[in-house]
Amino acid sequence: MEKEKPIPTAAEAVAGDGEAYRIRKVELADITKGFMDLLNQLSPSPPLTEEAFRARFEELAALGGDHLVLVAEDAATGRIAAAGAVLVERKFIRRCGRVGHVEDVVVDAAARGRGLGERVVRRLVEHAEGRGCYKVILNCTPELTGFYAKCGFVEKNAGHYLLCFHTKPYYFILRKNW
Ligand SMILES: CC(=O)SCCNC(=O)CCNC(=O)[C@H](O)C(C)(C)COP(=O)(O)OP(=O)(O)OC[C@H]1O[C@@H](n2cnc3c(N)ncnc32)[C@H](O)[C@@H]1OP(=O)(O)O
Repeated sequence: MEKEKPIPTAAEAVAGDGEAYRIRKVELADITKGFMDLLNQLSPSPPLTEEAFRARFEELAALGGDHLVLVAEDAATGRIAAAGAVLVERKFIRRCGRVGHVEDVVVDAAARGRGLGERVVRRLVEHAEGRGCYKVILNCTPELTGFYAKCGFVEKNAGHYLLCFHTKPYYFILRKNW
């Protein structure tokens, strides 16, 4: 099993590595740094009260490393420029194997095309690998297959069934080289 690489908190990330973006765990204060505005670019949703944000934050924090939300903070502005999440599913099959599910990847429109999305996804995958996952899966729309291919994923065409409450069709991508 891979060894889990620690994800820095905001305090640790600020230690200054000269990078334009600091990738770290989401923190409560991120509600004031444009985190929800960023997620709104992924899926329009009504604004959250601080109380609702805190309640969800605490719920997720209780899951520890099995539910990681990463953000990339712009070192110059302090705003959240990208985010992504990975959930670790614990199975009975595959000798009680674990599977990582990548979700809610988004880069601020003004920061796209600079490799930030790929950095976030690779960090999420690394986390899943570090927690012993034998594969990582995700769903995305057809136009994103090129992006996820750059992140090391390959498309899996067959055997995908989805009951979705949205009308948009989704493709299924599986990283199968593990
Ligand atoms: C599981 C999910 O969450 S699916 C939802 C994904 N999120 C969204 O659709 C929200 C809106 N879109 C975005 O936030 C961004 O465009 C993202 C996250 C898809 C990509 O983020 P970016 O930071 O712009 O991508 P990044 O610059 O890291 O691109 C890495 C590579 O993928 C390529 N790439 C990026 N987007 C695409 C695309 N749509 N199609 C093909 N290739 C792409 C880039 O050209 C780059 O290739 P290169 O290394 O040869 O230059």
